[in-house]
Amino acid sequence: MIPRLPSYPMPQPSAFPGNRAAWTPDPQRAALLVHDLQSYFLNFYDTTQPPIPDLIRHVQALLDHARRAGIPVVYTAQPGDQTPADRALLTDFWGPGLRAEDVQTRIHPAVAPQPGDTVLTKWRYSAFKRSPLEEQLRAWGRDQLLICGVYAHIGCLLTAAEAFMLDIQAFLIGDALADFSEADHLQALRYGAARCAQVTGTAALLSALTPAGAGQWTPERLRAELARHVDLDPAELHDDDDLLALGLDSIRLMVLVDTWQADGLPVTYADVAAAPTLRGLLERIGAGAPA
Ligand SMILES: C=C(O[C@H]1C=CC=C(C(=O)O)[C@@H]1O)C(=O)O
Repeated sequence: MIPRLPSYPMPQPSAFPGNRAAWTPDPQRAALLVHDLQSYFLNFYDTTQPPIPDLIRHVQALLDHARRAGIPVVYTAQPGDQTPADRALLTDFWGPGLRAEDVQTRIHPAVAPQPGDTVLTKWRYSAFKRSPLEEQLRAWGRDQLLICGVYAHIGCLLTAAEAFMLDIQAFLIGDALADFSEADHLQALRYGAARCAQVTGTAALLSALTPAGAGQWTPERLRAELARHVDLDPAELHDDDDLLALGLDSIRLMVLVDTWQADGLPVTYADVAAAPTLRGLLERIGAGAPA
């Protein structure tokens, strides 16, 4: 069975191993894989403690960006009540596995699939086993797989290894993974970087996936993006409206700040929390007064 999993600090990009390959993430070639982020697997952690809050926040930023950039989003989710025949040797290591109850099999609500995403049933450590994942990537013309989720040294790493053997460039997003321990997490990154994958961090990946110039956060673009997240038409969002009072929640704000930082904007969550208005944000990033 899976043990209770300890809290440990999310590994930072500064601690990532050096990569042997020099692959460049390409928004036209990549697909994002959200690996087994089901409540069953997350509930072995205290999800309020590191690394889980960072995991969720980074996966949200990756999902946000992928969906806006037209990068296919693929989830894997293991089925509940697997028969002994289907589960086979997994039973010898992990017992009967998930029950067929939504509270276990559901993908964590904070990173839930949305219309247009693909959800694949997961039968073995590798997401490619007994799954149409390879065929789907070929059909999409995608030969890069960006991997986030749990557990780093098990399914995430072995999916990366099988991608490698299928001539698909695998990217392990080191601060958008979680594992049984910090040691297991770092060992997975070391093995991946040395043998089959490219290890990267969320901010660097988002920046690499953002075409030059697309990061131009003009006042108009900022107004439109903020209005979208508070369900307003851009024209209805006034420069001094309190965005938090309008319903922009803190998690969404963190995701937006991650995106703005990945685009090179000099803004922090604390900046925005201190002045949660369009005017305050524009002044912070030096874009002058709102249009
Ligand atoms: C989340 C994963 O599920 C595997 C690991 C532990 C328990 C499992 C199980 O109960 O079936 C899975 O085989 C993974 O592949 O990283």
